[in-house]
Amino acid sequence: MSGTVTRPAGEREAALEKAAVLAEALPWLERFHGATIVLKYGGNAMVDEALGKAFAADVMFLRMAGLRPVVVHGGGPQISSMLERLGIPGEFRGGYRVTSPEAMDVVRMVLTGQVQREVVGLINAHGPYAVGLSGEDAHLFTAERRDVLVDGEPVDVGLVGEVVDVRPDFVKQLLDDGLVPVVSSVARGEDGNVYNVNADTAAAALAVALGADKLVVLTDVEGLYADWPTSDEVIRTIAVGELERMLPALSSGMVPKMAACVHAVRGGVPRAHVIDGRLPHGVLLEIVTSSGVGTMVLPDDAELFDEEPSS
Ligand SMILES: Nc1ncnc2c1ncn2[C@@H]1O[C@H](COP(=O)(O)OP(=O)(O)O)[C@@H](O)[C@H]1O
Ligand SMILES: CC(=O)N[C@@H](CCC(=O)OP(=O)(O)O)C(=O)O
Repeated sequence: MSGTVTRPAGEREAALEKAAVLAEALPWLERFHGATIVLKYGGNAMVDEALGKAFAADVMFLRMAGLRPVVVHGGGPQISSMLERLGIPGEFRGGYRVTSPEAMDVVRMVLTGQVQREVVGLINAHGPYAVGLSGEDAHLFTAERRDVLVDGEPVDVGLVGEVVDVRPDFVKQLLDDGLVPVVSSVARGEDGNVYNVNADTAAAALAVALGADKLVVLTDVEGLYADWPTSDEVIRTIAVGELERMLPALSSGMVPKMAACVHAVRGGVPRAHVIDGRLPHGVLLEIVTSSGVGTMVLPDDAELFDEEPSS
């Protein structure tokens, strides 16, 4: 009996398109084989179940393709809703949560006990890979209390810390063992306090300490808007010096996000990206295709295409 079947033309075209996408990924996978990629998974990108699963699948794709993904997660909306349920007042100043000792207990509980467990669970649906860590573990992050600049004026935002020391050795060991670290942005202080660190800030500090090849920050907008909120024109690429000049004019959540990109690139990470976490498989699109998404921050002296694979 003959086994030949003629596929309808449309189906054949769709199959060829899929093959072309896979073939396009190859030079990028070769280019980034063994590369450490720090992914900041934001609380706003986490609220949709299907998107969460797509993110976890992307992380596993990178891991299976020989890259070394590290996830640093946020959880701002989840913290806000728990504070509200508990009747604890809270506000943001300059993009950072004003954190009282009472609120800090909730931040720690929600980030390490709830959100981190969810992210670990999503990845581990694919197998025994993800390991959850708090920034407090083995002195991963040490933070110091810092005021936040609002309209150029320092404002006390309570137990909000800036990372002053990172000990990434055990994160490297986990990566060497083929595991996927999932890190919560809580830090210890030398003064005995526990600090709330913005997750973008924590991701950048870890990317620098690991000598990462990329920092990819997922958020709930397409990227950095040139003139937010009046226009939705996205800045596709920006040199770090120009971004630094823009920082004082940025508002709300974009302040820590773009400051994190500046910190990462100034600290030697060759590329930092802010991408739309609402886009399913945005991480794959950014890393293994030529059609990067969102905003890319690069060193002042970098050529736009010097990251392109040669083949
Ligand atoms: N120039 C800008 N470009 C894009 N978004 C901006 C800009 N300025 C402020 N924003 C705001 O920053 C938000 C992202 O920050 P945030 O809510 O902290 O995100 P996440 O939870 O992903 O960390 C956007 O939803 C948008 O409302
Ligand atoms: C100091 C500070 O603002 N910390 C953040 C930590 C979580 C976070 O950054 O979450 P997203 O990435 O989802 O915004 C907060 O308390 O909301």
